[in-house]
Amino acid sequence: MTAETPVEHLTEDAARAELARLAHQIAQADAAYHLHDAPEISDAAYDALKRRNAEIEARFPALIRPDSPSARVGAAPAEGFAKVRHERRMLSLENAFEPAEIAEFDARIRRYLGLGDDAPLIYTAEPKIDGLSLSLRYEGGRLVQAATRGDGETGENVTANARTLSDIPARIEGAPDILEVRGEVYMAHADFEALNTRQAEAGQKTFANPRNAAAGSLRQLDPAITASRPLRFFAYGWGALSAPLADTQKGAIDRLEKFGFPVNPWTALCDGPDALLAQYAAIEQRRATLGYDIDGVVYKVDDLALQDRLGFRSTTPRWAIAHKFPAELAWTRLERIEIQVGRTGALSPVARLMPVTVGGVVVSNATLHNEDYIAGRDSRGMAIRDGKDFREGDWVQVYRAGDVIPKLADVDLSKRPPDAAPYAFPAICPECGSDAIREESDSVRRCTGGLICPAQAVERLKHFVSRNAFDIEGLGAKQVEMFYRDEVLPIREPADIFTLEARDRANIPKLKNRDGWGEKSATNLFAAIQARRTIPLHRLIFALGIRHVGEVNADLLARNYLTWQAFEAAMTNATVGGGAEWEQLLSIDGVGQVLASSLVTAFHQPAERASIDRLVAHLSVEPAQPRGQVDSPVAGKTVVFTGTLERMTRAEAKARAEALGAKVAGSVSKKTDLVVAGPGAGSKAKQAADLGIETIDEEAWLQLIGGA
Ligand SMILES: NC(=O)c1ccc[n+]([C@@H]2O[C@H](COP(=O)([O-])OP(=O)(O)OC[C@H]3O[C@@H](n4cnc5c(N)ncnc54)[C@H](O)[C@@H]3O)[C@@H](O)[C@H]2O)c1
Ligand SMILES: [Zn+2]
Repeated sequence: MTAETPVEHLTEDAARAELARLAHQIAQADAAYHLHDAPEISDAAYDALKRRNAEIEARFPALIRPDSPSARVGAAPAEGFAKVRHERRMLSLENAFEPAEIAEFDARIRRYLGLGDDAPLIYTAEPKIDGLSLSLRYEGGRLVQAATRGDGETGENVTANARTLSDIPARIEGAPDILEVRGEVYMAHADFEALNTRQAEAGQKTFANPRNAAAGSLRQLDPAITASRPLRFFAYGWGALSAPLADTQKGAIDRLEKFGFPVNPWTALCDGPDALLAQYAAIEQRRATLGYDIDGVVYKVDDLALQDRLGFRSTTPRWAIAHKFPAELAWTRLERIEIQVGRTGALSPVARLMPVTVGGVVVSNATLHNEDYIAGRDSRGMAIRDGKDFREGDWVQVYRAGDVIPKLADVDLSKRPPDAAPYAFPAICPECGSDAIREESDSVRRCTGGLICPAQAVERLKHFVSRNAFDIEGLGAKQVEMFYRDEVLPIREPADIFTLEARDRANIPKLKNRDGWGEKSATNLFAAIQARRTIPLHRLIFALGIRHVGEVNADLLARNYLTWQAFEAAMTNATVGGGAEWEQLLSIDGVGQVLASSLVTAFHQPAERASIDRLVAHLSVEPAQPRGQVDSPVAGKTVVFTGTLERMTRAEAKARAEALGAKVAGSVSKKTDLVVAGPGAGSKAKQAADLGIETIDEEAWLQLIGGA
């Protein structure tokens, strides 16, 4: 995939081709989202595709396709449901993100209606519920039909399903003879969590967020399934009706409430853009405590006569707009700070949050990095966030972009509970009670328990079996946790993995007779372990999990010492700070004091050393290829990665390129030989093009290095 060309640089041919591609991609995303209730891309990525499509269409109106995504709503009804033709179309809403767009919305309406700047113009502002829309047709006060939006013209008949919702009255009194009530079906947070727990226990699929759960639950061919799902409903509008409900939007909603429909309590009347923005801020602050997902605030012209005059565009009303929340930010409560102990003993603080949906994913944890970060300082003691600290009970802003681990971006001091105390970072390990010490040069506090610390031991085992280490099929993080706690057949250190089969022979019950295991999976596991008794040197060094020894350093060490015997002898004979072995270690290009002393210390720590010796006794270690003799098409080349990589992380890509003898640079220059660009590659790909540097995509890269 190549980088996006700025719209003003597109040729007509390129624009036509890109519009075709976007129409296809958007239709695919729409089907996944609306038809299968299982989105394949994030909402932000989807919105970016739509925006790009709109920009190109604006510059090349002649190229607008008959199947243009901007002229469509949702997706056609799914197979299996009877179809319902809507008497009045069910539309989408125009989106806005910036305050300036709201001022423009107001100005546009005034121009359209010929209203002066000072003429009064009232709007309603109400939460935009993140569920799916439903149209309920009442005739003579009886519910006769319920339909989803579908493609706006034709929806799915879900009458029997809708009847199972207790929020939806089967009969209403005092309503016009014909009335289509429209609103949103949604699932509350608590119900969503309970449903996902039940689904997981029953081995059924779980849902990514409450919206998907609501849509997937309403759109069932078997109404009994819908009945078993805790769905709710808010009414916010209407379709066909035989007599008007009121003169105003608010008046009409009040009548729907009188008929017995739940309506959203946070609906307000606002007299212009400033009041709308104030209401937006107020609703955004409440977002996490509402108990259900909202993804913005909807503004509507209150006067229904004016709504009629304003009318509709192809897919949206002119009299309403959805002011969306930024896709990646949300406010919520920091309930607790917990400490996790990692492989190297690092105490990592984690924020436990009141769950909030950010970018389509329910977030309940965020990283807090270290104690300085919690206290509002960086590693040099300089204030960050204006020196504001995080405390349990605080109201915090969560940030999540792409697949990045959620972070806390800010804290609202005006909402700090009066009894909230500064967080006291523990000085002892919560897992094993050993002292947790912070060295001067380090921002991290570490448990000194080493292998006696269960948390460190488990994390080291997980690392040992991980993909770039021993990579033992059937022995993943979950199994490691289980075996670690097992009384009969425990794995407490790597050597235990290689005695597992022999010990199992002596045990009752046998592994194959245990919960979660069978004859086949047990046999396969033993075979997978057997296969790993022969292991390349660099993998073994990496697998030991010594601090600062990542894949790249493990490879470096392997290529220098070549055999386990040589490596082990050098580490054993070296002393930190001096001597021939120490000097030799430091003379390796890429090995510094920190790495060297970490290695030597590990080999001189008696418990560690004994554990390594016990392990190696079971292995046959393959020697490495000498350094500098890397035979690969990218050896000696300077490579730059840019954009999103889909098959590997950036760190992985870098490590693999380096292992193949390439140099990986962060920016494009004349010295660059090759640019690997994924989706979203920006200026770097353009620079490469300007400099005439070869640019390839991830797939081509994998082929080049023989890893596709
Ligand atoms: N991730 C994906 O692949 C993917 C694919 C398609 C759509 N989407 C998401 O869906 C959005 C587009 O869907 P859309 O066309 O339904 O637009 P929308 O959901 O952004 O807005 C229109 C809908 O808002 C709902 N709504 C909720 N509260 C309302 C209220 N108080 N008043 C009026 N309407 C209210 C109605 O159901 C209405 O149909 C995208 O922005 C994206 O976030 C994602
Ligand atoms: Zn510990």
